[in-house]
Amino acid sequence: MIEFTHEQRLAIDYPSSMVLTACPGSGKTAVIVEKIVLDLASCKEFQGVIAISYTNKASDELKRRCLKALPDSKSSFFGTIDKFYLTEIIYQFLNHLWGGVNNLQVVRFNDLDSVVKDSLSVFFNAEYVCENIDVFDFKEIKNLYAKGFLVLEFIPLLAYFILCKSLACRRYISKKYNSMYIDEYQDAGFIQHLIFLKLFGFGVKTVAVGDIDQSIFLYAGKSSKYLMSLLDDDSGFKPFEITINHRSHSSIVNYASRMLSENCELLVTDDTQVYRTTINGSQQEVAKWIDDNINNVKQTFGISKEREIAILAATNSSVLLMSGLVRTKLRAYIDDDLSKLGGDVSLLIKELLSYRFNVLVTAQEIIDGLSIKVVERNALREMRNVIKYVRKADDSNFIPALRQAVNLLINKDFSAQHIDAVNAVLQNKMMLNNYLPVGDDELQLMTLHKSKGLEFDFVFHLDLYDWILPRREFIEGSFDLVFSNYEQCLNLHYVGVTRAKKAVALINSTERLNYQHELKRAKPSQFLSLRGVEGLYRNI
Ligand SMILES: Nc1ncnc2c1ncn2[C@@H]1O[C@H](COP(=O)(O)OP(=O)(O)OP(=O)(O)O)[C@@H](O)[C@H]1O
Repeated sequence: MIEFTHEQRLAIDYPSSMVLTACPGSGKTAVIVEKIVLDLASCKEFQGVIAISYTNKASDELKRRCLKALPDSKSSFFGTIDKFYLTEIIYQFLNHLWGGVNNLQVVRFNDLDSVVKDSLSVFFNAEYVCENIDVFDFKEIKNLYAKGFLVLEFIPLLAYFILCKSLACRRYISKKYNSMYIDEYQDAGFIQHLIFLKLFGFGVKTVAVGDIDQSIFLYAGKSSKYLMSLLDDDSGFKPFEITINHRSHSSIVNYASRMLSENCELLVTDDTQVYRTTINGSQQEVAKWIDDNINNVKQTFGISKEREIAILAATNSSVLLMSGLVRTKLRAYIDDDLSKLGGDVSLLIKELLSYRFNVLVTAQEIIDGLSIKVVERNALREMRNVIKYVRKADDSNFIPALRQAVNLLINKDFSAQHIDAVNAVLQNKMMLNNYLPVGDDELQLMTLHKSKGLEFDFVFHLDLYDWILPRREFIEGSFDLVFSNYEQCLNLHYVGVTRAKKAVALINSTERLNYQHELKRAKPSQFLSLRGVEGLYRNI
């Protein structure tokens, strides 16, 4: 049981719309859970909260923690923003505006033919379209809808359009939900921000939670400027801040803070648990060094399970490389095409894959995650049976079993891309790992991006090389240092360092294999010579 700090208590007890900025490990999840539990106490059975997380994994964790504190989450929505757009707005209300369509499919813009693409190009300028939402009739998107297609890239825009045009939708949301929480607001997109403000405008209590210094998805069109705008004096959102990192050793907190702010005050600490080493050789020798030191790390830091130790790398190709080099048993993760495909069919397939490969996932959890609440007993039994068959089916019947479940649960069909993506997952151990339960004896190897929101006793932070972290741009004929996005890279490094609870090792080497497996001379990352961190680490 956590004893909340004063600053956590203030954030928990505030009853209206607010913005909470939270440093890594400051217990924001604990604060959100406590606030949701309080909100649910005053909800009727048909009401609930909207809780938006950045990933399905984070959402499952939030839901699990809420249900632990209060067994009935009433009619709450837990999920990603994309799932919210689809299940709570588009599938419920687009038919009110444009009439019903059978077998609606989500397609990608790039898979459309070029004439259709041209007619849709204006919708990529979301800011312009939203500013002029009253004059846009979305005719081109409507034509595709009439043929049974939704374009993946325009789902957020379409959700916003519906929210603006459909009184029924606005009534439904404001009657059903008494509050909306959005976590990781520093990575909010433009439309997400508009929808958040819109709900605030029609009286839903809205709570944004984030950390500007952990903004790492600028490349995907996300930006911390929306979080910053909520912090403006006249935003209407009361600001709160939780500042104590309860996760990491104080020397790690000091190192991380000084990375961002050269002169910030330091916590009192009698020990240094940030280590640095430069390995002679390339990633091959780095891998060997990790293998040689695992037992030492376990003993020194009292770690009993390898799963509490992470190896964090800058890119998917570095994860692939290290997975072939480290000899200690490990679990390596890379993104699969289902994540890239998006849409509700992909989301459900991902849940069904977890169900097939992880006995801890239950059929009821999948049913609870559906947007339509089923209460009729025979229908429920039928749903449970098709889901259970996804686990029982032998390999040759697995894809038909998945397809049958998707058909019955959300009345949708697979596309060829879904089948390709599932086959790729089944054939690629690292993609499949996203769905398998983790063994206690496995080190965790993943990208820094993927480590967001996770915590480990010990972190090996790799790829601290010039050119890689921070990423640099090659300019023909010039030796000037030009960084692609210095701040985002620094945030990524910050996320990596702050995943560690007990200690972190920052590693570089004198050579490196690049993504084409060519051996290059390697210089240390510019982040290793930040002035603020001098004296805050130990060389080993
Ligand atoms: N008041 C507190 N006292 C002691 N421990 C706390 C307190 N609040 C939170 N913690 C612990 O600190 C750790 C981090 O909390 P939590 O996972 O909620 O952090 P977070 O802010 O969501 O982290 P991040 O943003 O870095 O992912 C957890 O182990 C949690 O139990």
